[in-house]
Amino acid sequence: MAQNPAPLGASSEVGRLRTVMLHRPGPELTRLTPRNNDTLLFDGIPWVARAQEEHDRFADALRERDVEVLYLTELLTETLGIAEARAHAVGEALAGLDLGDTMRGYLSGFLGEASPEDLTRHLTAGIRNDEVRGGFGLVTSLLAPDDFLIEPLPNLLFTRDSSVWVRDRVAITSLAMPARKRETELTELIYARHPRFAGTERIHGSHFEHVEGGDVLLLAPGVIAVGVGERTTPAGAERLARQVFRHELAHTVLAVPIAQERATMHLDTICTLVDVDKMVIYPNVADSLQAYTVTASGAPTSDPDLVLDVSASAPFLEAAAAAMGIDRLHQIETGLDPVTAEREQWDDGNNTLAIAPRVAVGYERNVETNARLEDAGIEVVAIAGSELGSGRGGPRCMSCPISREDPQR
Ligand SMILES: NC(=[NH2+])NCCC[C@H](N)C(=O)O
Repeated sequence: MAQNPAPLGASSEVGRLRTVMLHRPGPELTRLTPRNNDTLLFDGIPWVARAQEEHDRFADALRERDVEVLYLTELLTETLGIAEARAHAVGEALAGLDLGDTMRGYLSGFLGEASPEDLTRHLTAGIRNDEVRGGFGLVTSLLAPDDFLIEPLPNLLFTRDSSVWVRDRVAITSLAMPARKRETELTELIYARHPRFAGTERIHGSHFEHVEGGDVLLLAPGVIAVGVGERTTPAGAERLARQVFRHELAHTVLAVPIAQERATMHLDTICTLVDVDKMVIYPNVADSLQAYTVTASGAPTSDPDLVLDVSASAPFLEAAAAAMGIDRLHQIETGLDPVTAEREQWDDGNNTLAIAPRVAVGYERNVETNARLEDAGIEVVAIAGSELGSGRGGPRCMSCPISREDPQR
């Protein structure tokens, strides 16, 4: 368990990182096949052992810089040691499934008796029809042997998306793609029951309009950008805005429309902050990105009818600088030409994780982007990601900052 007394919460993308939650890829990745990888949101079939190695180096790089690394599955296993938490987890996992009463009855007993470690594995790697030892009946006969009774969660790797801290509160997000829905049941359970998070107030929730953490950028203390596109819906952005205003977690939210495409599924695939006033950004869209600035004059108030003021849309970088109270948000571009930029954007060149102002983790393969970051005075902590990247996510997607110091101006 943690010895680091760092206070929970984050107010920016770049303040010194103290504690982060990662998920070391595990047996859930062995479930990917060429038949299911699209539905499970992977673009290839990762070599699991190599992905684990790459991930271990990522975690080492963070620890070497004094970042405390928490693993999602360790937190989950510890949480599942609590009787009510495990009953809740089993109930939730079975509730949403189309299994029929025979199999549901069997699985409820089987999961209910599993050790916390085994239960974690079943909840994350899923259970295939040919893996059960009971509950046989019409459903098991009609399903194919390799059909899943409980679906695996290969995208747990991207801990960024299933929860996001805004100051001292954690937002439980609501994931848009069916393959990821169940992830937030696990993060919600961890934050609700694990002693490390006792007393933490939660906002949003898996049952609300879709908001994914990859779309939420803490541009500066009090200023949040929310991408709206394939994942986060306009209504999700509005609900998040209301909550952060109500609880005084921010004074401005910038809603940023992004193309509803795989390559730009989240705002953090397009841009991430590497300093208090510097952003690495995909040049092919940088100039056309717009933002609606949202504020609320009467906040904080518990009034559900809190009136949001929404500006006309304006160029994103300008609107961001204005909200952040800086002259200019400098842009560092991915690649030298549009094609290189497109290639490196696809490989998550823009998806960096800042460990401190001007120190950021990036995939080593994005040679041009990293060179430009270095030219701009950013230290790039380069990690291998040939296998990790097959799920379309970089260092930022693979990390959920739980504690960051406030950034120094
Ligand atoms: N914050 C991010 N950009 N996360 C990337 C998530 C990638 C994941 N395979 C998905 O499609 O959902």
